[in-house]
Amino acid sequence: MTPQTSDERPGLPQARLLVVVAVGPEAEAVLRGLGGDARPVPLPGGVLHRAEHASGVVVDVLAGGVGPAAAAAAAAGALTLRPYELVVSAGIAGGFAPRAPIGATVVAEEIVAADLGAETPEGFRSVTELGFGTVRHLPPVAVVRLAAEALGAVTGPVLTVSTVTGSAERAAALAERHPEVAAEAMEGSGVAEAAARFGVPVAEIRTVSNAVGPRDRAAWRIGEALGALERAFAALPYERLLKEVTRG
Ligand SMILES: O=C(O)c1cccc(C(=O)CC[C@H]2O[C@@H](n3cnc4c(=O)[nH]cnc43)[C@H](O)[C@@H]2O)c1
Repeated sequence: MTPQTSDERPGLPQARLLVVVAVGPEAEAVLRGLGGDARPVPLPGGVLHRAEHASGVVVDVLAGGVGPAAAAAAAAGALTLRPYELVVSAGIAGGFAPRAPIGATVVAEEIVAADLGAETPEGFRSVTELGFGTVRHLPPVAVVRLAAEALGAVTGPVLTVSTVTGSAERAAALAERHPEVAAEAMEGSGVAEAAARFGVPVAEIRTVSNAVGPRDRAAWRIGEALGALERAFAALPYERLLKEVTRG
């Protein structure tokens, strides 16, 4: 039985979604999309913001820090304290051209730890190819389809990297290794690892602030990507998404 916490209405078990972003401005954009009304809930080592969507779904938004390790630690902390039906890694990202231009929304079909492995004389080998660890996490197909349709999003693998790509050569190498790749960001696989340990399905939703390739800070469009993030979290079909993951 799902444990009930004191802030749930008695007799009405509420579906819960955990959204893990990296930084405050991303959390604010998600919360604006949810209607702007949220209350802080202290966690050991941080605070999350709890909003209730019009559908009754409770959405907890947590700014867990930049990178897969920070994201995994933050997500695991929240998952230890409360039950969730779905965990979403969200935020801004780099988009691979031409699939995901600046301003596009991307829903991950796969969440891939793209630099978790070893360089060998034959090239990069992932830890999975080396015989240990997981580099690919698969969000539920129905969640990807529902979210992508509602958001008019691009779908494809979203890579998690610990170092932001800054050259055409590295972008080309990633695209060659992951031919359908849509975007790269820095937290998805950390959130997915934590979710997997708690047996909770995971998804990743990103909005594109910059093109993956040669470093060009002047070309970042963070405001545009945060606007798209807000619109995405206003448009998600929360109730249907959570019905999909609790079905059966
Ligand atoms: O200094 C740079 O050249 C640079 C280029 C792009 C992004 C950064 C960041 O520090 C942002 C990291 C933050 O945002 C997500 N993000 C956004 N764009 C990308 C990207 O192209 N590659 C990887 N991560 C990106 C990421 O999830 C972090 O939370 C710096």
